[in-house]
Amino acid sequence: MLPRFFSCTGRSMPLRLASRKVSVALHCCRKTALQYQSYSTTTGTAAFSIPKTRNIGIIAHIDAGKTTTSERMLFYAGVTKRIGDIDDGDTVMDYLQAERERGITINSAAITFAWANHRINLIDTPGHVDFTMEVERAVRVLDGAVTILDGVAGVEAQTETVWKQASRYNIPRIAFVNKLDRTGGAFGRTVQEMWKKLQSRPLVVQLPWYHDDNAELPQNASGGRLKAIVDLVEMNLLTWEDRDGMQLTRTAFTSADDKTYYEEAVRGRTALVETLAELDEEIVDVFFEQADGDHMQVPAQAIKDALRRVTLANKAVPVLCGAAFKNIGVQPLLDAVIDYLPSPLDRPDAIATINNNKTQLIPLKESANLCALAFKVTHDPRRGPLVYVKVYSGKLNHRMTLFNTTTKAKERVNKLLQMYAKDVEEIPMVQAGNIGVIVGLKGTRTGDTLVQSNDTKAIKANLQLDNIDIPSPAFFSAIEPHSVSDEQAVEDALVHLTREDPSLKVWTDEESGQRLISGMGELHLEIVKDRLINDFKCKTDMGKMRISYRETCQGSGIAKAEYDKELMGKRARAKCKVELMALDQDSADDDDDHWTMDTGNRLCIQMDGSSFEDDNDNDHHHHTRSSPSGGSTLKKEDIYQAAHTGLLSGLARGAVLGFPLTKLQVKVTDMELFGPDTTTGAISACVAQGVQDAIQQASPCLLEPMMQVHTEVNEHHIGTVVSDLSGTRRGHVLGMESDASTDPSAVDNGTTQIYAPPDSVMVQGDVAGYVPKHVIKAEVPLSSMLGYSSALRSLTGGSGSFSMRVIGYGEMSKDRERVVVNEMKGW
Ligand SMILES: Nc1nc2c(ncn2[C@@H]2O[C@H](COP(=O)(O)OP(=O)(O)OP(=O)(O)O)[C@@H](O)[C@H]2O)c(=O)[nH]1
Repeated sequence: MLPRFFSCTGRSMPLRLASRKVSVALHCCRKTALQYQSYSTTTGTAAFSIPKTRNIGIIAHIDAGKTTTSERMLFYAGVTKRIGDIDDGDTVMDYLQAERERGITINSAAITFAWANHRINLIDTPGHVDFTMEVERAVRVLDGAVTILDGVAGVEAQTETVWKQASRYNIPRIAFVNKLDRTGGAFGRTVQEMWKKLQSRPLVVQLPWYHDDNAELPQNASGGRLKAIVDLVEMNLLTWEDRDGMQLTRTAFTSADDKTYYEEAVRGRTALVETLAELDEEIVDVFFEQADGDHMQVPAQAIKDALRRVTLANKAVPVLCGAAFKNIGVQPLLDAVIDYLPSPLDRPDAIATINNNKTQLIPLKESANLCALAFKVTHDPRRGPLVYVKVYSGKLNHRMTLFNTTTKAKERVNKLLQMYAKDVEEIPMVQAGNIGVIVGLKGTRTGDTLVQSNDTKAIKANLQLDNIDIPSPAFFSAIEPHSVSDEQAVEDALVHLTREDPSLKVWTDEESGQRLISGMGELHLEIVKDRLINDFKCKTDMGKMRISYRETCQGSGIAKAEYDKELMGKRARAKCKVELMALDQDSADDDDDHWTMDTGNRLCIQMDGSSFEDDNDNDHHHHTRSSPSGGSTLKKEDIYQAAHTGLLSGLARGAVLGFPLTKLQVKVTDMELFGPDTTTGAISACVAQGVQDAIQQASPCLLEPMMQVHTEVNEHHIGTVVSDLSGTRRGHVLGMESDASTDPSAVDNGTTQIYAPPDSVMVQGDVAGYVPKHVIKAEVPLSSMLGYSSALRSLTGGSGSFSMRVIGYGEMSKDRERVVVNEMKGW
């Protein structure tokens, strides 16, 4: 195979070296132990300065090996005394009972440890689609991320989702191709997929070294055995001889070790220097001035510096490899976290909103006022709620009084903690850029902003760090305490759970009086049930998991509503007219009325023939009396607000099954008020009644949540999976994307070439069993996606994977609607 050198057509090529003779003089045949590494530390990480801090997360597809890798990290860092095993259910990171039972990560656990004289705050994140919000919450406080890829499965559907999340927050990343000990493990192919599917620029900094002279080592696809790792930066061979992988030995890698591999390593280093030179000016100077134009002579430190610069600038992603389960590759991964991922000082300032619409930057300064984000709340049976915070500016002291600008409440810090999985250390202070845990906050929830209680400027301006948009929950279920005496305990537990996880919503159904809880997916609610019973020891059941439908109207309706009631001896009166129609392109009239979008509906409140907004600019400041006919003692903005509340409450319960209404255009007109008899309550009730009456006339119907589904399958399974999606599951298949090629040398998009080592060289023979993958893209009703994971497993013999997200609500046939109504009403 010819060496593949790198050109970049379309821009000047910084290094024209394809024809140069590659010098191998730097690393000659001498084989010496260059470095023997084993860092050990326990506590005391608070002493590290901010430039020596790394707030990192591990993001990946479910089962890629996040937990296995983090467990090894903790072991090598000296935090744990033995390696936890997911398969035995005794890991440190997955500490909730539900997590241990299922062998998956549910809550991201933040944990601090020291490595190479640095503090690493590691946040483990879940890979299951139901916990996308959990990943999102973790990702926004990260400064950098390690993406773990399964070297057998490659880049999977959910990897793309979490990758996009990290891209949205511009998080610099390094990648670790794991499970290379397994049959079918293919490093080169995975690197290609990173480029093709994730649109990233992978920079290979290590190669897996397969060798078959040691029967003790695990066997891979074609009989090769993962023996060691070749470090292309240092041109070293990394080996782990002992059972638990504690002892890493680095020796100079030479052609005497293995000629073919050595040649590939030279190609890899050449490609690395070439690509860096394309992305970074400084390395070009080093190349010519210090290395005499020889790729192999470029000092390792210069390559590391350039790798750090391009990673921080999000121009490329260093790619490492190994097999965490076999204790191969984890220490170099930790070194790469320190070398290539940013400290908080390398990150752009955090963004906050002030006065509800202006943007303000929060520079990372210890001398500034405190500004912190509560990114996670957990319930500790002994200590009470633990609030994980990232401090963006200032210093958080123990015993400080805080102000929560989201809940508008004062909060007092009792203690500050640094978490080491289950162990904790009490600390006096958390400085800007660092992560800590507050004990003692009464009402702070995940996503809230905290400032000092004496920072009147921030409090007045309502300073809020950007929060996360929570998509509407897709599933709900009834909570059924065993007896009346169990109700309070269940309520208390629900308060804790919703504080921890804002994507859970609890409410009471007006008609049945039942307590209901909604969440993002089936597993999400199953975990809630588990936690109610096991963690909170509640005596409760949960009803059948149901889908959160929506309602809308197909026609239009006009209703005149009059509210006239006596409440506690006082008359309450109001009149109005409500016009309602389906919201489609035609109904979006362009008159002068002031329309606003709320809950997926277009709303307008017309007051005295002109829109409120038109008058409002003048009235807001002068508090003049209202203009709707009849007059009132109320301020105009209060009347508007009351009518708006009425609109929302009228649209909260549909006529078919009581689900919220969406995709409607609703206008309130002809408001009639009756002096002191008209209260805000009367206005709200009157408008809500008008909306409900209008809905009855407008052919109400159900809408169902629609999912965008990406299913990844091998060629042999395309037919079965497509017919399942479009037939049984009532989906609409939109198209299909295929792996462009399995040939590494073909990775070229016309302007950029990517180095991906040929897997044939890596494993000394063909990579057995690789079948190109195809992504089927479809839109499918959520109700048809229930149990899809196991169905797909049996359709594809376990090789298929999928990701899905809600894209909106779609109409359903009358027959289908009848089935759903009957099912919901228990007929
Ligand atoms: N052969 C092999 N198996 C591995 C390796 N890494 C992880 N595994 C296995 O893969 C499975 C999943 O590993 P986890 O570490 O739980 O994966 P995860 O990404 O944390 O999964 P979630 O927490 O559910 O998202 C377990 O059975 C591990 O033992 C590896 O390097 N080689």
